[in-house]
Amino acid sequence: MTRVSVMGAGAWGTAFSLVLADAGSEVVLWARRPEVAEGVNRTSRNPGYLSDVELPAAVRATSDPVEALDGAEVVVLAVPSQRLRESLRGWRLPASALVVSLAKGIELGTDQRMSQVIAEAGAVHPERIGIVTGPNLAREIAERQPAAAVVAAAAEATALRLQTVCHSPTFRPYTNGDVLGCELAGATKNVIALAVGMGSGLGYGANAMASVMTRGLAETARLGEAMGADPHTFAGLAGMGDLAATCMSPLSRNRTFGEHLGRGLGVEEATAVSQGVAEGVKSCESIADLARTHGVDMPIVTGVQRVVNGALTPPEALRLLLSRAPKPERT
Ligand SMILES: NC(=O)C1=CN([C@@H]2O[C@H](COP(=O)(O)OP(=O)(O)OC[C@H]3O[C@@H](n4cnc5c(N)ncnc54)[C@H](O)[C@@H]3O)[C@@H](O)[C@H]2O)C=CC1
Ligand SMILES: O=C(CO)COP(=O)(O)O
Repeated sequence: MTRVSVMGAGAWGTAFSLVLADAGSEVVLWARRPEVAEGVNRTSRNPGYLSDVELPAAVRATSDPVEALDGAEVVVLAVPSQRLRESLRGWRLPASALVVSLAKGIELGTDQRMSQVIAEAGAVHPERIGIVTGPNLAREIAERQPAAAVVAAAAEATALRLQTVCHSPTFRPYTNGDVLGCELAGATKNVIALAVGMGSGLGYGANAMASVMTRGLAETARLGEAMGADPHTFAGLAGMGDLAATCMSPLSRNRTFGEHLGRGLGVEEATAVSQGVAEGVKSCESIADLARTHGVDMPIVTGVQRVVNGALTPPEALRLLLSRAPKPERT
């Protein structure tokens, strides 16, 4: 039985703990708040997130990171992207453990992907690092609705080991060696989901949604190719798959946040009425910066960034997108 630590007891850390336990691992879930850890141990439910979901007996919790990490063969990092570096600085990861990120974001200020933050701040060799991504809305996963996912790692042995560790009767992970492409796709789809949400908040329907999704994927793939990713990644589960789930589901925090903006709320007001982290609100800045650095045109990401910064309203951003010079679809 593999001993896995899940560091972060939010929606996805909680749901993924259930997957890992269903796949046969012994899971220790680290929660920042002692009352959350105590609640999990006493009631087999996380009082803070998905509180109606009963967790398997193989999941126990602690608020002590040393205890959580003690003896872990696999460490799953489930804190928001912008909090990963400071979290890693406070933790001592077991020397030989595989380290997996669940976060979908790009770090502000450094423009680093989560695997890069783990290597740097956690002093973990890239061969021991993996990520899990794909169309995995936490609520559906916790209800054991079927889903596929991607386990990406530079080292094939790491990807295969992690695939086994999270392959449950309802969760089907595929391996992928393109860590860069998978991470970029996961982070950028959150920004595209904000744009789709804005369109929905403005009252637009399926045509607008499909147009933003498709053109959003085109600009994501453009950035990926400029950075050296495999173009096929963007048509797969980490790309198209996750984009579709996030943009179409009312469960998505990013899409919902965008809807609030589209209905006229400001970023602070939208944050106040939102539950859980909408990673795209921060990552739009770092992804726009990556696009500038690599000389790639990303009009949707840039439009979202300008709305988030308060430079444009959603209708103004839309007008700018529609009034761009006409061009062939494939450029
Ligand atoms: N919820 C979902 O459906 C999915 C989420 N993700 C990604 O997983 C990551 C985590 O998301 P969720 O668990 O959904 O977020 P959440 O908002 O539900 O929970 C975030 C967790 O991080 C903790 N946290 C917040 N600030 C922290 C800090 N400074 N230090 C340590 N811990 C801190 C919170 O206490 C909470 O346990 C995000 O990058 C998200 O994009 C990926 C796939 C699915
Ligand atoms: O990444 C997700 C689904 O795969 C979750 O999306 P949200 O963070 O927008 O809820």
